[in-house]
Amino acid sequence: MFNAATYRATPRDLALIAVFTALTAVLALPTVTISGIAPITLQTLGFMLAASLLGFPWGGASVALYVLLIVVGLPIGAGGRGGLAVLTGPTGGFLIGGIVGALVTGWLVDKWGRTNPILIGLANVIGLMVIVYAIGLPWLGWRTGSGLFAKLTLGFQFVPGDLIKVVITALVVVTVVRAYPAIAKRAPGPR
Ligand SMILES: O=C(O)CCCC[C@@H]1SC[C@@H]2NC(=O)N[C@@H]21
Repeated sequence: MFNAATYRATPRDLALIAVFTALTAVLALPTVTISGIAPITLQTLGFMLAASLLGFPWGGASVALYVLLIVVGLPIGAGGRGGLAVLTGPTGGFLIGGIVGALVTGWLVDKWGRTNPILIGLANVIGLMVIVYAIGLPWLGWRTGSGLFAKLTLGFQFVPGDLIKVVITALVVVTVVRAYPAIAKRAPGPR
């Protein structure tokens, strides 16, 4: 059963949340735009690593902090953009999807463990590809007035890169957790 006390953040949790927010900010800077408005970016690799290593709910908290910092004006969105317009603009749905997706991926990884790269990969495909696209692409269509075909075409261009990020995440998580098993562990019992 859900017990809120189990999810009270310790200073260590807060430090890890901040570290992964900073990592995501750096990863988001280089972008490639093939066509359309949404760029190909390593921002999602930051989301995947945060969700998979920090688990539920701290991975989602790290992505939420990242989005909050963009909204208040830090130029850390994909390609170095910042401000409320990033969230309300065409790519804002990918950011909201990233928060929801990171919560789901973190929950799945906590449940399935961090030793099997296939399961880690599957958790990331579900949370940080399927959910991110499911929120981001209709949002993009809504904000740009583009039709279903345009949205699907745009969505397909992200799939190869996002799958590569999933593989990198799975390998990094297995390696990091083997070297530093405490990263995803919480002190037992309510805090
Ligand atoms: O403007 C932003 O900061 C958000 C950019 C979102 C880009 C999306 S996330 C999912 C998909 N994969 C990518 O590499 N780019 C898009």
